[in-house]
Amino acid sequence: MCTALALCASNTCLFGRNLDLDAGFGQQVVVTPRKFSFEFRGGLVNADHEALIGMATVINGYPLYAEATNESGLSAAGLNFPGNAVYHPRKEGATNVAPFEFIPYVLTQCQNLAQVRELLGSLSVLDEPFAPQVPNSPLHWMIADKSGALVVESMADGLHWFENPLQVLTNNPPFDFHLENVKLYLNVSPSWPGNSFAPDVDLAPVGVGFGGRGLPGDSSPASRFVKAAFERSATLALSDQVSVSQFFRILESVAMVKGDTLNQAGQPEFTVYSSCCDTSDGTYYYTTYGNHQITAVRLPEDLEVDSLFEFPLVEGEQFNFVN
Ligand SMILES: C[C@H](CCC(=O)NCCS(=O)(=O)O)[C@H]1CC[C@H]2[C@@H]3[C@H](O)C[C@@H]4C[C@H](O)CC[C@]4(C)[C@H]3C[C@H](O)[C@]12C
Repeated sequence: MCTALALCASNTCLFGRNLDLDAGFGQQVVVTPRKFSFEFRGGLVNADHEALIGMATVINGYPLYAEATNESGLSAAGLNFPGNAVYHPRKEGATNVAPFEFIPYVLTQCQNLAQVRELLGSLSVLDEPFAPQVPNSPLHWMIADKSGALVVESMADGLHWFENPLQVLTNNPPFDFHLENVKLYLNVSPSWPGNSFAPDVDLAPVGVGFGGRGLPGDSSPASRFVKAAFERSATLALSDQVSVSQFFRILESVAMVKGDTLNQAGQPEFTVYSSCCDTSDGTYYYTTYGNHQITAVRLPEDLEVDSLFEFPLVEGEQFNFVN
């Protein structure tokens, strides 16, 4: 399971995610420079585009991104969508994009959500794997810039895309379910509650947090969606400034602790990494399950080159001994 989040305020714009899985997938921070040649399955070859930064595994010299951001601050993340994601045979007259190239295609063709909306009008997600031994993953995507966020779902009946005012995404069921489901939690509030229970009796809350009773705390996708959307909205209500630290705090509130969530195979799912890209300057911050220290990767100075920059993850805990 995963949770993606976009958070913009007056000072900056942040995009990132938790990646929850029972193992890593060979991920590292990867910068794709401007002259890297993408040979897309739809036929387009593009070796002159904006640079990308994000988390990817590199196979045969190709960056398979889980999420990334381009130099204009447009970002996209892929999240599991099993049982609902359906990819399609090549469609005449459509822009056919394979799922593994969805992120680089969108981020090299578009600079903002207005251009993404236009692109989605003709896009079809093509059922072609990266390689026979690297099958397609069932994904849906969140795409965001400073103006908002979209969700894209390729299903049996074609491509669906939605405006996403809550600017979070998790997993199943489809996105329209989550938009309805949050309506069940409109009573939840960050505030210290008054006594609407028996106003004629002298009753007061015994501590903080009672405005939030009913907010889910489990790891299911619907619960993480509600919790992350609430935390995001509460953050923005408190201040018109956002920070990388606060962003990681929100992600931590929906993170998985090893042992609390077993998958169908009986394996513990855990938050393999959490990421936060400052989309205003392309700095990519991350923590891993075993390393709470925030590691940061900046965009290299010379992006007018054609080979990938790969930054292996710093995985061990960094204790700051003070005596
Ligand atoms: C599994 C990851 C999503 C995390 C998640 O949602 N977990 C499952 C929870 S749940 O039970 O469905 O609720 C997804 C997100 C991005 C995916 C990767 C990216 O799409 C890039 C490539 C794409 C290739 O086709 C497959 C390997 C791969 C490297 C993918 C492996 C895996 O499917 C990733 C890492």
